[in-house]
Amino acid sequence: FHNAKCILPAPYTKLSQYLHPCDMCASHSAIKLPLILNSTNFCHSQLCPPSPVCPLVSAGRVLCQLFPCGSEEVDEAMQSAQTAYLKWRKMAGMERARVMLEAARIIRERRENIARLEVINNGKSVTEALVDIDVAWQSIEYYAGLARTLSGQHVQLPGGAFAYTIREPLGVCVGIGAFNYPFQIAVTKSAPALACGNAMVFKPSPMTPVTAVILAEIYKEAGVPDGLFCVVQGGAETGTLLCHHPMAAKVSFTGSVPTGKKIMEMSAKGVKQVTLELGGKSPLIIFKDCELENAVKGALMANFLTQGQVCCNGTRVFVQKEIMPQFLEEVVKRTKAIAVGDPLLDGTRMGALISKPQLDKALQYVSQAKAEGGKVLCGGDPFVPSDPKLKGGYFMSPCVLDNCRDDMTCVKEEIFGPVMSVMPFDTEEEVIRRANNTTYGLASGVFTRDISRAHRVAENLEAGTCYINNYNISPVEMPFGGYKNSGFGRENGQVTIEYYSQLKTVVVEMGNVESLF
Ligand SMILES: NC(=O)c1ccc[n+]([C@@H]2O[C@H](COP(=O)([O-])OP(=O)(O)OC[C@H]3O[C@@H](n4cnc5c(N)ncnc54)[C@H](O)[C@@H]3O)[C@@H](O)[C@H]2O)c1
Repeated sequence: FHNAKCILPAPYTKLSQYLHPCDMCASHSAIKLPLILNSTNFCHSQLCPPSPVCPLVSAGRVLCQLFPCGSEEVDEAMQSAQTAYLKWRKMAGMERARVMLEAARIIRERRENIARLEVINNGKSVTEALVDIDVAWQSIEYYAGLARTLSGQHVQLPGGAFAYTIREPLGVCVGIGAFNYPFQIAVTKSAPALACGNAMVFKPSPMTPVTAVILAEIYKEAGVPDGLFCVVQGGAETGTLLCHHPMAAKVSFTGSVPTGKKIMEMSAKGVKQVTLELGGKSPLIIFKDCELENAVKGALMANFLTQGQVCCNGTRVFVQKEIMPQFLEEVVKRTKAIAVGDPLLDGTRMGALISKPQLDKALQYVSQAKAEGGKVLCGGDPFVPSDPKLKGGYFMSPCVLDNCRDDMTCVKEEIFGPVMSVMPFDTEEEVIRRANNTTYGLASGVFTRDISRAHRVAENLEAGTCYINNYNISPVEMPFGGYKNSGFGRENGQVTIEYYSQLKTVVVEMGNVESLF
């Protein structure tokens, strides 16, 4: 098993082939994946099927050792995707839509199972994982709808001549994903890619290798040509091989800013198109005229989903001075009440962070904040659930930091853990200047009852998204992406079609050629 080779492109192998009795948990069988592949560091190739009592979940154990895809496997995946692409691109949008709708239907039908696997894969609560899976099938449905409507333009020219445009696919697109929304990111990239007639080779994060494979199986079951959506496993080296591969027409990347810069550099060498969905340190501005209860709920949504590991989180919370005491009292009360623990239980609202290094990093930010003058109002410690089976897990109690200043490390840098930094402000002009004083520009939010102020603030914030009187809602119809170092290109919404297609102009002469020579 440990030496097994990765053969993910067609002919595709089913996960269920790898069901074996679980060594660690007597009560179920485990899935052993010979196809997932990172050498020693991370996780999960031996997974128990969904069960609320499985001791493997979030317990911080190395479940198995995995092997990264090398150049041979990457090339095999790219070739296989290219072959599939040549078939898929010839199908009419209506035909592609039919297959995609079937994939969406299968996901909807198996939402609970996929959500539970996502919990094991990632550590987030099952309540959140269910939302992720729902967003995923909605995304495929949405782009299936757009696949049916793809069309060009007709342009009249002098003398009866005319031109028309054809929206064509790019070819084989590479998708590289982050660990925080493993299934959803795989879908967010592949749904518009496939709708436009492309193929995709996708590399999930080595921390969360499993559910992208489930997606590949579902696409196959729905009827896409063999190899149209291939999954290769591995870390930076495998990602590098993908970005440099001559057959890659585009790279769509979700991850951190430092990696994003490398992806852009590698893609530039091959003049490949790039979409970069990168990190953030987004501001959430709460004015004194807000509906306070909604603002508090918004601040929690802006900070604690997926254990705080969300790119667009509003982690710099600016609160107008006059309401600071009430805001803090309420936000701390609710933060303390967040149920942390076994992510497979329905009542849990916060599961485990992705890894020990990620947990240590978040805790370190809290220590540094204290050293720099911040005050911990609650949380910020490792959390040990009462269930002995979960003892080794990477749990952390959600943290609210008061007394923060703009120059503190916890306010300037992306923590990617459950840490909210709160800062007071006086005026609108001041808070906009401070909110924009960052190299990031992914999202932002404002709570106020003043309608003019809300739109004025939205206009002046330098961010790809601004939420008014809510935070972190991401319907698939809504374009999403960054300003400044948070990246470029968009995902979701109609506009994404433009990032997965190219326009051909065909010019038709109806008369004689008027030659200058
Ligand atoms: N803007 C968005 O939509 C969005 C969404 C989710 C996460 N994120 C960001 O992602 C980051 C957290 O995710 P992460 O820790 O997985 O990010 P990361 O940059 O460490 O890794 C992301 C992916 O890139 C791969 N990779 C790493 N080095 C590479 C290289 N040299 N060449 C090619 N691929 C390489 C990784 O294996 C992984 O699949 C945060 O900064 C977060 O804000 C952004």
